[in-house]
This record gives sequence, C-alpha cells and structure tokens, in this order.
Amino acid sequence: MTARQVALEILTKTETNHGYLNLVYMEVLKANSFSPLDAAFIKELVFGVYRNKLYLDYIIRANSSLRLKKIEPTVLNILRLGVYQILFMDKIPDHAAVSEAVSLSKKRSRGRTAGFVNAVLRSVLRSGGADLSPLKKDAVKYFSVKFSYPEELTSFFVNTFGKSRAEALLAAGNETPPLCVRVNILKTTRQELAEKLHRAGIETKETPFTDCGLYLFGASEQARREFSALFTVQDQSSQLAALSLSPEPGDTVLDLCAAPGGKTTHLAELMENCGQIYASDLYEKRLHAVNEAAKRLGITIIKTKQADAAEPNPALRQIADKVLLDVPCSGLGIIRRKPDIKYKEHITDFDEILSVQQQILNTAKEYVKPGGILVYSTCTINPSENLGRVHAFLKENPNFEMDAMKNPHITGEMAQRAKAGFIELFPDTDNSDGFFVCRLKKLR
Ligand SMILES: C[S@@+](CC[C@H](N)C(=O)[O-])C[C@H]1O[C@@H](n2cnc3c(N)ncnc32)[C@H](O)[C@@H]1O
Repeated sequence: MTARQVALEILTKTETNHGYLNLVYMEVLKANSFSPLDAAFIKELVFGVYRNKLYLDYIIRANSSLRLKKIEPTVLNILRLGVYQILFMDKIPDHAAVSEAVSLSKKRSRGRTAGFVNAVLRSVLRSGGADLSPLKKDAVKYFSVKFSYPEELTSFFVNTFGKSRAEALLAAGNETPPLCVRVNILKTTRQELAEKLHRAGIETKETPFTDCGLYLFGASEQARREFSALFTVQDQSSQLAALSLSPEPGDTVLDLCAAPGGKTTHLAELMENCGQIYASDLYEKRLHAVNEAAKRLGITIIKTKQADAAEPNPALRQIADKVLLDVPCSGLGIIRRKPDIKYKEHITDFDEILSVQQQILNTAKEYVKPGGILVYSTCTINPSENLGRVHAFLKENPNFEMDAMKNPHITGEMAQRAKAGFIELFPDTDNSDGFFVCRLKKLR
C-alpha cells in the first residue's frame, strides 16, 4: 500500500469505528513496517486532515458540483487528503496531489468518481480554495471554518476567553506539538541522555519549566523504541503534576486515575523507587499499560488495582501521605495532540464530567493523612473544571487549603500562581499542552 492509501485507511477506520485518531494511527504503524519518512508523511496527512477538516470541507463544497452529503465518505476523504496536500504541503507538487488522489479513487471507489475527484481538485487549484470573507461578520462562524472547530465549541472559546484570545487558542490547537520526553532519573540524568541522543543523531532542548524534560528533534519511532528504558514520552505540562505533589522516598502515595501510567511512573522515579504507590483506574485493561511502563523503566513499587475513584473505599482512609488525582476531563488542552476531540459530540456539555470530578475529589479527600497533600490536575483549559472545581471543593472543605508549589524553573506571573498553589498552562502562550495543576494541603 502507498502512504496515501494507508492515510485513507486510517481516516476511514477512525470514522467508521468511532476510534481515536492517534490510537488508530499507532495501531496501523505497529502492524506495518514503514520507512521513517513514510510514517512521518502518513502522520502529517491524517493529523493535518483532522486538524483542518471543516475548512477542507468548506473548500470542497465551494468547488464541487455535489453537496457534501451526496459524496461517498471514502471519496470525501480522498478529496480532503488531496485538498490538504494542495493547500498545506508546499513540498508536494500540485500535479502529484491531484494525480495521486485520482489514482486512489480509481482503486477505492466505483464508477465515475475519478473524474469527479479530478474536477474538484482542479477547481481548487484554479480558485485557490474559497473566500472566507463573507463569514467575517460573525466571529463564531468565521473561526469555526477557519480553524475547523464546530460552532458550539468555537462559541465556548469565544465566550470564555474573548474574541482575540479565542483566536490565538484555536490556532494553537491546530499546531503540531513538539515531541517531549521525561528522563528516567532512576537510570540516567538529563544531560547524560541528551549526550547519548546527540550521538545517535537526535538533537534535544531542555524543557524550561521542569528539570527532567527534553524536547527531541528528528527522533524516529525506531530510535524512540531504542531508548525507551531511559525516557517516557510526556509533555512538560504533565511532568508538573507529579513534581507538584513532591513525593519523597518512603512515602505512601495513591494515584487514583492512573492509566496509562505516565504520572504514576514519574512519582516512582521521584521517590527513587522506594516507598509504595497504589495506582488504580476505572478500566482494568488500561492498567496493563501502567505495569508495562513500570517494567520498561525498572520500577518495582507500583501496585495496580481496578477501582472506581468515585466510590469510597474505607480501607484507604487516611493512609496516604500524598494523593494524585489526574481526573478525567474534557481534554480541551490537548487538541493539538488529539484533534478528534474537537468533533466529539456534546463536547461542551460539561455537567457530567464536572460531577465525576467532584465525586472523585470528595472520595479521595478521606484518603489523605492530616498534613498530607492532594494534587488535582486536568488536561483542559476549561475554567469550571479547573479553578472553578477547586474553589467549590475548598468552600465545602475548610480543612483543605491551597499550598505553595516550589519550582525554581517557574518564573514571572506563573510563579505568582504557583506560590498561591496552582499552575495553568496554555498552548498559545506556553508552547505546551493546556494543563491545570493544583496542590492542596489537608490541615486536619
Ligand atoms: C487523564 S487520564 C489519566 C492519565 C494518567 N494519569 C497518566 O498520566 O498517564 C484519566 C484516567 O481516569 C480514568 N477514569 C475515568 N473515570 C474514572 C473513575 N471514575 N475512577 C477511576 N478512574 C477513572 C480513565 O480511564 C483515564 O485513564
């Protein structure tokens, strides 16, 4: 199969199985042996199409004799791939984008579709796309098409952050995030790993807000596998969650929403693999990933168990020095990694997720020893799931208070907030995933 055929397969599979794009992409990658160049090209195609789907559809509609609903789903995806290459990938000659799309439609579809695909793409080449200026009088409609966010979600951004900040955040959500890893300090140091990677032809840059992170440039999947005992792929924003809990060797730590274990293993590294970590998750199957990650990194202090964190467990009452709650959330901070989040139905109906977060907090508060610490974190930038959620909790639980975080790498305005007990990161200003971490101390 050619790279474009594989890309079409991934798009179709993600749509028809209601799958997650990144999981389908990884599954296809594991099942085949693509060259690093092909793997990168396929990724660019499928993530690019997802990031820009509504915009691409708008252009296809403006250049097609058929309404979108009348176009067969496979043909629509062939067109999206073609238009994406024409408008977003400078290195692909236009004639190659068109002829490859035509030959794909000959292989994958029936009848006269090849002629139709050819006509639409040639029209896109002639017109240069479509004129968005008639949409400009309505910011929500305009941003929705320009940045490919459904109108309901675009409205949420505009109402929450104002027009100009919303524009910056929507644009940042369409960027390709850098590859960031956390160094396994049980086995190496940041500098040592950077030198090893450099010798293997991979350039690195230190993360500014943490002392254990590196950005990697030019690392193929194969190279990533080669060094997998020495690092964990994790954005620097996520590294701040375990760091903010500041676990120490010998501590008893609970991680109640643990899978796939990115933060659990970080806790263990900070504890020098000494003490105990009880890691649970609602989904038993997902806990395998935690055990696998621990094995890969040489960690032995994690015990996993399936459990619903919203259900009280009296056996855990006041056993923990530290508790991490990396709760399920709307995920609005990681759209650049998972662009399919944008199109999730009812994405802005927050009531259910807010209620789960509240229940988990209310259950977990009982597990913290007096004087102990609870860290609440999310990968969203929705204020009601973040500070809103914490303030509501503190109002009902005066025996907890926000506790200053000690992180010498955080400066400026962010340091003021860390001193007050929380950190907020945004993809537009911090070149990081949108993330929220809050450190709470149980007074009595
Ligand atoms: C943000 S993810 C956790 C990511 C993880 N901490 C890491 O760093 O790799 C949230 C997790 O909460 C789990 N979850 C959802 N509802 C839950 C519940 N009621 N109790 C426990 N876990 C839950 C999900 O299965 C998911 O693995």
